Amino acid sequence: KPLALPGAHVVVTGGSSGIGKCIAIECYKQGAFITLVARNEDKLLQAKKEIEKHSVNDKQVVLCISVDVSQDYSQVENVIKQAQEKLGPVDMLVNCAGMAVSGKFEDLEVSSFERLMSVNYLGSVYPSRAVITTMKERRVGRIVFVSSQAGQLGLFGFTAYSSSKFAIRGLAEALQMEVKPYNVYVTVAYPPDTDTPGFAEENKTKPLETRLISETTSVCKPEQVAKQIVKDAIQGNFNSSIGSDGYMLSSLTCGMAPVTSITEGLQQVVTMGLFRTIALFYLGSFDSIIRRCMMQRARSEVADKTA
Ligand SMILES: NC(=O)C1=CN([C@@H]2O[C@H](COP(=O)(O)OP(=O)(O)OC[C@H]3O[C@@H](n4cnc5c(N)ncnc54)[C@H](OP(=O)(O)O)[C@@H]3O)[C@@H](O)[C@H]2O)C=CC1
Ligand SMILES: CCCCCCCCCCCCCCCC(=O)[C@@H](N)CO
Repeated sequence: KPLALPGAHVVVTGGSSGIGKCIAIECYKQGAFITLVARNEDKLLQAKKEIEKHSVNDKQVVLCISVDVSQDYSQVENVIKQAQEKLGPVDMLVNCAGMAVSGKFEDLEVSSFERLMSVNYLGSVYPSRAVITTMKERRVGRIVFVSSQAGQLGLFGFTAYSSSKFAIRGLAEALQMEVKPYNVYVTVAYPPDTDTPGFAEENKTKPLETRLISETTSVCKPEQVAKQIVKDAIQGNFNSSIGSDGYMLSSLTCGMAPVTSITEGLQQVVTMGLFRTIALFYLGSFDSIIRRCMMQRARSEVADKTA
């Protein structure tokens, strides 16, 4: 039942940086052939070199493909075809290309909502759409979506980001119901803040409230997140989360998500009330963070005026 990675073809979008690169390394270490998909060719080549250091046999290949996953379906379909011609049918697709923009609703450009929806959501639809038919025919396959803890709860500053990550969940649930009879398994990962170039970039413009609320969970290493995602994907687990708060969030927000094991279902049933109780305290603390920040701003405005 678990997918055998040795000799398998794994496509990782966003594989040239951060979590995606670590996922590629993790799969390569387990004997997979890798296709990296991202836009910037220099970053792709750099990542390829780094990944190749971890080879476990001399047949392994890392293929780089430069394309924007969010622009044009036929382009994405073409590059997937190219990759399949070189390395065989895709056994596992990891949709990790993505980005974050934060800011208060009224401060965000309308174009940011469009951009995040196309990169984070459509950028996961296109590659998945391009591989699914072959996976169903072969009765083999894994599709991984990288959402976020911010795809499990809406957060101050993340009106554009959270919604694009929630969208992935709906896609994944519906798709899993369709493809399960064909032995194709879908995984949705919900990482917390993770120490990556993308995270550093996002922190440059993050509102104070968003930062303080996010600090509820600690910053993870991308290697650790990648290990967990690969493990869950191989197993065919629908849910992939990290740490005790990740576990609580996934359990609490399980809704109508598919269960992978009886144990998982039982744990959800038993812990639901307790985790909701804990969540109420968290929500209270988030409200007070936001109130404190608001009062602080008001005070410094008064100080500015009197100065
Ligand atoms: N880091 C974090 O704190 C968290 C991250 N996540 C999610 O994990 C994923 C990876 O994040 P992270 O590792 O931090 O990101 P990075 O910014 O470090 O890497 C992003 C990768 O995606 C590629 N990419 C971005 N846009 C496109 C596009 N339009 N088409 C093709 N490739 C693209 C980038 O390459 P290039 O720019 O060359 O195209 C790069 O390889 C994202 O979906 C993010 O939302 C989730 C939770 C927490
Ligand atoms: C039982 C209830 C437990 C409650 C725990 C609540 C924890 C909330 C913290 C949310 C952190 C959001 C991180 C987003 C990461 C991300 O995606 C960005 N870095 C963008 O890249």
